[in-house]
Amino acid sequence: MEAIKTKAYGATNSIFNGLAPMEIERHAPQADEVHIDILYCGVCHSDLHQAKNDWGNTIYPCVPGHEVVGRVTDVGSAVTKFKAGDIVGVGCMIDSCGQCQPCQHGEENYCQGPVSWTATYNGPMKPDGSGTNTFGGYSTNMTVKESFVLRIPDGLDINAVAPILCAGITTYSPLKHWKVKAGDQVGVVGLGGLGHMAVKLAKALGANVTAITTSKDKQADAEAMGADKVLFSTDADAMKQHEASFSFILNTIPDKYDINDYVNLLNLDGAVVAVGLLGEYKKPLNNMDVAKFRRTVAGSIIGGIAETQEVLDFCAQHNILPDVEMIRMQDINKAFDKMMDKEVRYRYVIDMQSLKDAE
Ligand SMILES: NC(=O)c1ccc[n+]([C@@H]2O[C@H](COP(=O)([O-])OP(=O)(O)OC[C@H]3O[C@@H](n4cnc5c(N)ncnc54)[C@H](O)[C@@H]3O)[C@@H](O)[C@H]2O)c1
Ligand SMILES: [Zn+2]
Repeated sequence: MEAIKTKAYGATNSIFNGLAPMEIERHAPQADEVHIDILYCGVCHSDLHQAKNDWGNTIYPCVPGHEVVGRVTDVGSAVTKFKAGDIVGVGCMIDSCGQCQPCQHGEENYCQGPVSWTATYNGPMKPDGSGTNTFGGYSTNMTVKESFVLRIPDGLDINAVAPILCAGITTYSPLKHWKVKAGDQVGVVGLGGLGHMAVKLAKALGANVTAITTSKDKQADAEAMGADKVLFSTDADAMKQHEASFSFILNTIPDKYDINDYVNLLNLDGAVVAVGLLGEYKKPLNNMDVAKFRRTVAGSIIGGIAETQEVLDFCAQHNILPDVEMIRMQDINKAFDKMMDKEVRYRYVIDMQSLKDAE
């Protein structure tokens, strides 16, 4: 298979000193694959975690990027859903076993095959574990199986749509799974890429939304996104007043925190679902508080392909777009620094033309 030499940005080792330009190889589309010229790629906090090896599983070189928007340039002979010129998206997955029960039911994100789903970056190339590494959207083009490619609805601005492919689906999926509906009291903790999408999506589902944040200066932004209320988690009295008042809380905090603070905010049968931190909480969970009101403490990982298409269509229908700041590929390390300093308002998106134009 002829290699397509491709410009990319990636991390070369675990001594994280930022991403640097590199060259990777892509291939021309096979029968069931689509070749995509990448136009934009969102910057997810997971990109930073993975590049820095926060989860201890990074394969180097690591080219992040799983909020990819691009234009189809070529399709394999068996492709039926897409043609050259189409604007498409690629999210966090590019393959899964297709055989297990979750895959058969459109929940590829919970694939129980030998290596679970194949991540868009840092994944083995094939669901059986063969291949070495996958490279993400911080690059100028990629080749993806058509069944993992999303259609971008006409009504959505292609400059801003990319974050729906991870931040959007990751927050939409638990809101749907826990059946959030009109009138529900919903809390969203952490107002970054995921959190700001959660506020918009929960609001569109009719919930009464409280943004729970440590940043005093985000109040006006949260209200503009549709939050009915803003609760500062640094204010112990306000937290106390909100005890047992939410039916659903989505927690997007990326670092270690005390889960018990949020369990106590839940009413009878309420659920707190973590999509942020994937690891141990700062303090052990106090099950007395969980049992007291039959509360649930849960987690959730991205969403299936059909549901990713659903959230894109939902956003088009409800005029929801992420709040984005466009950057050049060359500015990624500054963007990572700002993300670490909690300065993101609310998602960086890389204009890939900057990489195509680079010498
Ligand atoms: N479960 C999944 O499928 C999934 C998918 C994507 C991302 N993630 C993870 O979700 C997390 C968030 O990602 P993101 O891209 O939204 O990051 P982000 O940096 O854009 O946003 C995180 C926000 O949390 C805020 N924050 C930090 N500590 C806080 C605290 N103690 N209380 C309240 N707010 C606090 C920050 O100010 C920031 O606004 C990351 O850990 C990422 O890896 C998980
Ligand atoms: Zn992500």
